[in-house]
Amino acid sequence: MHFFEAIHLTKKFNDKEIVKNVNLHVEKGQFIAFLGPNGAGKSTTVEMLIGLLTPTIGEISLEGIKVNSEKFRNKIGVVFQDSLLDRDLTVMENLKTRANLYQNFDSEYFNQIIIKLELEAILKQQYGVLSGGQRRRVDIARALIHQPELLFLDEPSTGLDIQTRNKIWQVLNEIRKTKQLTIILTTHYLEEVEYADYVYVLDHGEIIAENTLDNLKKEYAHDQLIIHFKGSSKFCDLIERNNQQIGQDLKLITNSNIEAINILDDLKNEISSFEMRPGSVNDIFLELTGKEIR
Ligand SMILES: Nc1ncnc2c1ncn2[C@@H]1O[C@H](COP(=O)(O)OP(=O)(O)OP(=O)(O)O)[C@@H](O)[C@H]1O
Repeated sequence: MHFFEAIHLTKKFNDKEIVKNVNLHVEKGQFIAFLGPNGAGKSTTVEMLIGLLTPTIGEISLEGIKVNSEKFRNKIGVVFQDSLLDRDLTVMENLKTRANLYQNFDSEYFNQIIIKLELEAILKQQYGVLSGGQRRRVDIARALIHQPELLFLDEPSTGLDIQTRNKIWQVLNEIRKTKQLTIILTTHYLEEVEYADYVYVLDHGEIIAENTLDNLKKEYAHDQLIIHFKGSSKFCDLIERNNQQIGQDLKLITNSNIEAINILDDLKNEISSFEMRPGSVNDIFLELTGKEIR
């Protein structure tokens, strides 16, 4: 049995299939990322996984516990795209209200979370007057205070600065290590996927690729050597090989560093500068889901 699984998950709205036969297997402590363009069905999938939306077809279970039970809800934490907290209450009042819902609430752990997320200075402030980054840190504290085993993060970093994103990931990675917290993330920040153990790429409601990031990179992302030439005389034979010319720059897909070094050596008198760009999550995303805006 897997720690968390979803089998044949399908959702129809007005006879239109928005999520189609999604199968998900997650082991304890894993960090899973859901990647997909706008409208791919990520939020609809997550809403089913957390029990907010009933699937048209499909089964979801966490250590054998069915999705719509209190036991299930106690084991999960959720950070939604839009916060659920009360804008008129202070940060402390919001968190205490939440904590009171749980029997196994541990005040020592609660204090640790407040310190880790650096919330001490804003505990007495109204949630509604906080900055976006402060609010997000409170949302994450809210999702963690009952020590969930599985945390869902639905685009948690949208609109956050790099410092806040780093802080949030530092705290989450620490809890992953110490408590074996399992994370399921949907994100538009492709660099966040770099931390993931396993990635599902969703498009038009279907999983179109799934694998470890390394394997996805091997298949869909290639290293690029970008050469800026002094003139354009040497381009011709290289362009033959499925490469791309942009002004005085030439983008070459390379199979190995040795190949790149040999090309640079051959052309060294013609080159004014160059850059080696490793294959990235962006390349995987564009290769699989295309370049058109949805
Ligand atoms: N209640 C609903 N009724 C009808 N259609 C819906 C409903 N909820 C979502 N959809 C449609 O389902 C599709 C997938 O939406 P969803 O929000 O799951 O995508 P997403 O991948 O999370 O997108 P984004 O990254 O933009 O948040 C969209 O075309 C959306 O319009």
